[in-house]
This record gives sequence, C-alpha cells and structure tokens, in this order.
Amino acid sequence: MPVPVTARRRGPLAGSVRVPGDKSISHRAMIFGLLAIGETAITGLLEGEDVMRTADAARALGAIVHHDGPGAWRVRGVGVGGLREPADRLDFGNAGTGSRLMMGVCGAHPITTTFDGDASLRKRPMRRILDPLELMGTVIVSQGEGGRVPLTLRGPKEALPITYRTPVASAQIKSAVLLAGLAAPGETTVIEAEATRDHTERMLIHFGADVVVTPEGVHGRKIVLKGQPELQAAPIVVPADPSSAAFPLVAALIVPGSDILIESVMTNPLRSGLLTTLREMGADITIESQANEGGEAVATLRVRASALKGVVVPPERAPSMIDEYPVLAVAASFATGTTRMCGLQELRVKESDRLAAVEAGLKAAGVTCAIESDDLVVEGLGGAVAGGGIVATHLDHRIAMSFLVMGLATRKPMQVDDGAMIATSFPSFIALMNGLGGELA
Ligand SMILES: O=C(O)C1=C[C@@H](OP(=O)(O)O)[C@@H](O)[C@H](O)C1
Ligand SMILES: C=C(OP(=O)(O)O)C(=O)O
Repeated sequence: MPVPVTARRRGPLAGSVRVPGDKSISHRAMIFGLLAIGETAITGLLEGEDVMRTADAARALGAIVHHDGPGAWRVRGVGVGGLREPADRLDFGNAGTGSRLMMGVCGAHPITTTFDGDASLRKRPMRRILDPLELMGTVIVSQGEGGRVPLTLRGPKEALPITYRTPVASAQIKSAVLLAGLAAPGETTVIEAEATRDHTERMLIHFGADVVVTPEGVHGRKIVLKGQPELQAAPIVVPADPSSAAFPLVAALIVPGSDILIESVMTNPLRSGLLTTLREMGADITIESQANEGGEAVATLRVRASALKGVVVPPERAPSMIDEYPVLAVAASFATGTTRMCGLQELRVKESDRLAAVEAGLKAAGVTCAIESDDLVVEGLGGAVAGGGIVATHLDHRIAMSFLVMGLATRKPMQVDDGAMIATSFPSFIALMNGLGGELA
C-alpha cells in the first residue's frame, strides 16, 4: 500500500541530530560477520530494511545472528568456504548492494542460490556482476531477462582467481569480485579507472585478509587480494551515513534562518563529493569537531541557511557522491544561476531511473531543468521555488526524501506518492526532520 507523505514550509530548522549508521558499511558488517570465524560484534548498525534483508540472507547461509539492542548485533560466522546452501530463495527486497555483494559471496562457493527482490530490484542490471563471476567459474543456472533477478547461481568446486577491470565505476562490482576472490586460490585483482567507496577493502584488512591497494592512472586504484584467507571476527563500529546526512544538510541550507548540527558524520573522502560541491556553491558548513569511529574519520557539521550559487559538477566526482545527486538537484533549484551535474549515466540504473525521476519532480515544483546526454542541468530560482507538485517516487527512497526536503522550503507543499521505501535506508527520517522543526506528515 503506497503511503503518501507531504512536506510543508514552517519556520527555520534548529537543533542537533545524529543520522543512522552507514548503509554500505552495515551490509558489509553482516557479510564479513558471515564469512569470519568467531563472533563479530557490531554497534551502530543501520536497522533499515535493506540491511535486514542482508541479515536474513546471512542467517540462511549459516550465520547465527543476534540482535542485542538498538544498533547492537552479533554475528557468528561460518568462515570462507563454510557456507550452507540456503533452503529458499534469498529475497533482497529493494537492495542493490546486499544482492550484488552476496552474489559475489555465493557465486564462488559450491552451493546453489536463488536471488530475488522487489519490482525495483527486478529491473536493475546484474550482468555487471554475472560477467566476472562467470570468469571465476560460476554457472548461471537461470536468470531473468537480460540477466536480472530472479536468478540462480551455482558456484564451482573452487573459484578461479581473476584480474578484472570494472567496466563502470561501481563499488558493488568491485566488492562482488573481491568477495568472490576470497574463495579462490592465488591473487584476485580488481582495477578501477575511478576510485569508488573503499569499505570492502578496509573491512578485508580489518578481518585479517592480505590486501594491497595502489593508485592506478589519474583517478583509479588497483586492489590485489590474496585468496582463501581465514577471516577472523573483529568488532565493527558503524559511523553515521553521509548519504543520509545529506537530507538534513540540504534542508538546513535551503530553509531560511536554519542553523543545525549533524553529529559525527563519516567523512571518508570517497563519500564526500556532496560536501565539496555544496561548499563550492557557497554553503555555510563548518566542522565543529572531528574524531575517528571504527577506523573512519567523522566530523560534527554545523550547517546554516545559505545563499547558494550554481556550479558545474565534474564527472569524475560522481563516484564520491553518486547517491546524493537527487538532493543536490533540490539544492540547485534554490541556488542563483545554473548547476550542471556531469556524467550521471549510472543514475539511470539505481532504485529508479533517477535522472528521469528528478527531472519530473523538479518540473512538478516549477523548476526548469533538462537532461542533456548524461548531464542534469538545473536552472536555479534563487530561493523562490513554487512547489505544489506531487512526485512519483518509483520505489526509490532517495527520490522520496529529496522531494520532502524540497517541500520544507517551497511556497506550496510538496507531496510524494509513496514514502514507504524511506525505511530501506533511513527509517527515522520523518521523525528526525520533524524534530528539527520540519513539517512532514
Ligand atoms: O557499494 C556500495 O555500498 C554502494 C555502491 C553504490 O552503487 P554502485 O556500485 O552501483 O555505484 C551506491 O549507489 C550504493 O548505494 C551503495
Ligand atoms: C543506490 C542505492 O542503493 P542500492 O544500490 O544498494 O539499492 C542507494 O541507496 O541510493
């Protein structure tokens, strides 16, 4: 049942918030917990639906998963090579990350596994994962049209190590190959032309694997993993998700008079493209304090309403802010002048076609914008955005949250047709925004 949600303009936003744990790290915490020997204790886990599907899959593959309290989980793993064949298909719901990383894990083990998901996941390309897995010896027993879920994989007796150049900048492809490489003897190498988020590499090292990362070309990296390690359980502290922090951050910038604190947000440079871009636009974002949480740098950000100006966002920045473009487009609508976001082809294959969804949403709010090849061009209105539209979210949490943020600053309310998917990544979003003085209902 769709759950329409409306956002209305009220007063300035104020207060201090902490957003939930990082989604990328939370999925990986469950997966590494499964693959390690011993018990992995996790704190700060994102308890969103996507991560809960990965937890269910870890259980189905043999892990013992305990929930001790808010964000606190323990996972007793089976070790690399010790996976149990699941009795049923694994349903990953809306989650690209969970399904693709687990394809890497299962596809390299001598078990048969069926992957499925919701109507959004069933549209997303999986050939990008199946191609390298086939090189490693995985048999694709069945697949949906064009290599989509539902699909069934059977892993080889022993996976083959490969050297793989990722055809698109994608941490999910890189991670699937590295996770499969754990089960292969010898060295598995992934070469990426543009560096993407490095949480898998960091976690491999944290769990005791032998991984060497070197620069490759101007923006890229080469990652070499020694296969068949014995991964040892290790505690994981999940820092706050910068992709979730993006929503209160942009809201505070566009709602006049706002002044908020966002506590201890992860500032991994491979996730910080939005901060860089907003600062170039003139955003008043200052760092109040810095620390380290679970091996990642974190910072408490003070964000004040700002007069933004349009900028050109270069294509090489895309991997470091790939999930933040919808909410950046909202910020750009309130800026003075034009913002051009370049090289966004990957946005077409997320939970929805985000280029099309953003264009439709902005137009519904009275903002002029265009898709020019792989660029999104937004004509900023300098603060006076009409709003009043109804936005189709297409089972996409980030589209829903972005346009609700917009509605906190538009003249007329903004409605999204379905807020249900927000629970996949940020279950407390509405309460958190209302706690800052927003009006979402
Ligand atoms: O590895 C990850 O955790 C993720 C990688 C990105 O996807 P791609 O690898 O498809 O770019 C991102 O969009 C997704 O939300 C999370
Ligand atoms: C693209 C996203 O996630 P996933 O690929 O895991 O579905 C996202 O969270 O914006």
